[in-house]
Amino acid sequence: MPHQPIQSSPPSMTWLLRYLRPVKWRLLALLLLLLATTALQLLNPQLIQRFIDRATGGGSVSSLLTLAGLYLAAAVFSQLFSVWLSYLGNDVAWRATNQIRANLLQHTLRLDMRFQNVKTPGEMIERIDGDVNSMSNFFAMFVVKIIGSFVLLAGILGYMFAYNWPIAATMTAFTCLSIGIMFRIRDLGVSASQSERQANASLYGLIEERIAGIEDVQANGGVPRLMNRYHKAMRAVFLAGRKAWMLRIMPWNVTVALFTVSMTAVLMVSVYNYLHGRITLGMLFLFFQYTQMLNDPIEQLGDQLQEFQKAKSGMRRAQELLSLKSEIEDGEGDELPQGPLSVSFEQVNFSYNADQRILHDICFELKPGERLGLIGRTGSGKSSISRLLLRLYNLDSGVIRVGGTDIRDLRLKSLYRRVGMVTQDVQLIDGTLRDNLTLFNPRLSDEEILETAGRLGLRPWIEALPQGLDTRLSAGGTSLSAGEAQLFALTRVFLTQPSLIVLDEPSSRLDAATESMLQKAVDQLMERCTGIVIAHRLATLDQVDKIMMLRQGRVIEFGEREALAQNPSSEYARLLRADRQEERA
Ligand SMILES: Nc1ncnc2c1ncn2[C@@H]1O[C@H](COP(=O)(O)OP(=O)(O)OP(=O)(O)O)[C@@H](O)[C@H]1O
Repeated sequence: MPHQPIQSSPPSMTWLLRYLRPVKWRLLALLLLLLATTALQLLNPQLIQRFIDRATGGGSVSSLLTLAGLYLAAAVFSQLFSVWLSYLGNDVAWRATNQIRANLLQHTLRLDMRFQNVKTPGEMIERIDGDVNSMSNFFAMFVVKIIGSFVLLAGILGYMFAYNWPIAATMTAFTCLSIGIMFRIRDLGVSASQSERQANASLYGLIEERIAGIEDVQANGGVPRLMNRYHKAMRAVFLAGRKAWMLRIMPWNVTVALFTVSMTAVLMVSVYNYLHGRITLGMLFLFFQYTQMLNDPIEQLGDQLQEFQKAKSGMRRAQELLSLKSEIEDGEGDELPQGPLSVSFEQVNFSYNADQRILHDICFELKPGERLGLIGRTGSGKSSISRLLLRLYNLDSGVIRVGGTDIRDLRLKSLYRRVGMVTQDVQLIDGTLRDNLTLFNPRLSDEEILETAGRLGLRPWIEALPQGLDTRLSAGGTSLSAGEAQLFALTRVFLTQPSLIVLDEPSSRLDAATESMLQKAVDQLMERCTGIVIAHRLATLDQVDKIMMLRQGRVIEFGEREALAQNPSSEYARLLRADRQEERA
């Protein structure tokens, strides 16, 4: 089972540290800044304490003014440091998590088609970006808030112990109890948060899927049913979100209750001490202020625990995704003969799902430069053959050789460099026409692009666009007609100069002019390579050397086109006769 996560253990910290290593100097700067900010936070109440004591004890105005000035300066610096801290925290978080995002995307792009077939793009967006965002939010404030909170707590309690141990002991008991309880129940919301993220991912998957198929949905009056499914998915998000939120909020509620009790206790002890002349009014203020300040770091720890739970479920899902292994293992061979490549299928059996075999014992051979026309009814397995040739799936059994080498022994990169495929669905990428044609290959010059487009008859179309190759195309392919899209796809493949090409012809009818232009383009393309044409119209097979006919995943006829056409008992000749009759009718 290739798609079961290899591990479902808790996210390992070493995994995380790997991403933090490149930002270690920034982290150090963050820590130093944090210490300075905390020192200022601790200093401020002490300045006020001295101010109160001097004011009540008849101190000079100039000394009071000096204290007020110091207080102001400390407050200003404290604010400046906070802004800087926040900036650095976010900077560190984005740097660290961007790498995770990139790794997730790269890994996902390498996973095999069996994985891709069951995942909607919307779900993958949520997994690659949404989950990592939860980590980023956590990272951004983790160092600042968690470490900062601990430093502040230590500073406050240390100072208190130096002055009044009964109050310090009360505060320490409260702090330890709060933190202890929080840590005990911190994982309460992790699996609920994970379900919440999954519900979100499904919702995005649903929205994406429906938007992608909007034409069909509208034309078939499917909007109300779609909205019904959407409401159901939203309900699942709401229920999962509410549960996760309630569980995540628990640690915070506990600390609020504990804080109220401890605040009362500290105030009572402090006022008692003041009334008995053991501490000054300034000290009373200081204790009160420090107790209040104690709440902030503890509350922040609680908040961060919530973020931590979200981040942990994000980390778990990210690690799960990264631990999936593609069923397609890369080979090691790089060597393929120059020029057109031979192809051979030797007893190839294949199924998408274990319970249904799609291709049975497929055997055929093409010499370098030969062209094969692949025909058969819809669902007979024609496209599956092309997918196997490009190693989008593994075979159940048998061998496929390209240029005499078993494709399993070849590096995927080497295979894709030499084998091109034009599918019926042309995918456009959000970018310029040039980017779309070259797929961001900077080595291809505009001359080359235009020359190739010219040979395929696409040049007039490009030149009619006001911005030519710089025209921006929108992703999805809605800005091209079916014929243009095919010419476009051919140009794209032509530019890679393949040695073997698989062409899945558009099944929809194109107008006669576009069709003859396409035909010329295909003939040109095939001149310098071996070709397999998956044909939906016999007319497009006039130039092929061989014909292979499939029925329910089996080869029922394979041979020279001329010979098959002249053999009246062949299936191909029968189809040709039927085609001519249809045309005459
Ligand atoms: N990703 C998939 N998962 C499961 N079954 C699939 C998948 N793709 C295709 N099939 C099934 O495999 C069989 C062969 O499909 P294939 O796309 O190869 O047929 P085809 O001859 O190319 O059809 P068409 O002419 O309509 O393009 C069909 O029964 C189809 O339902």
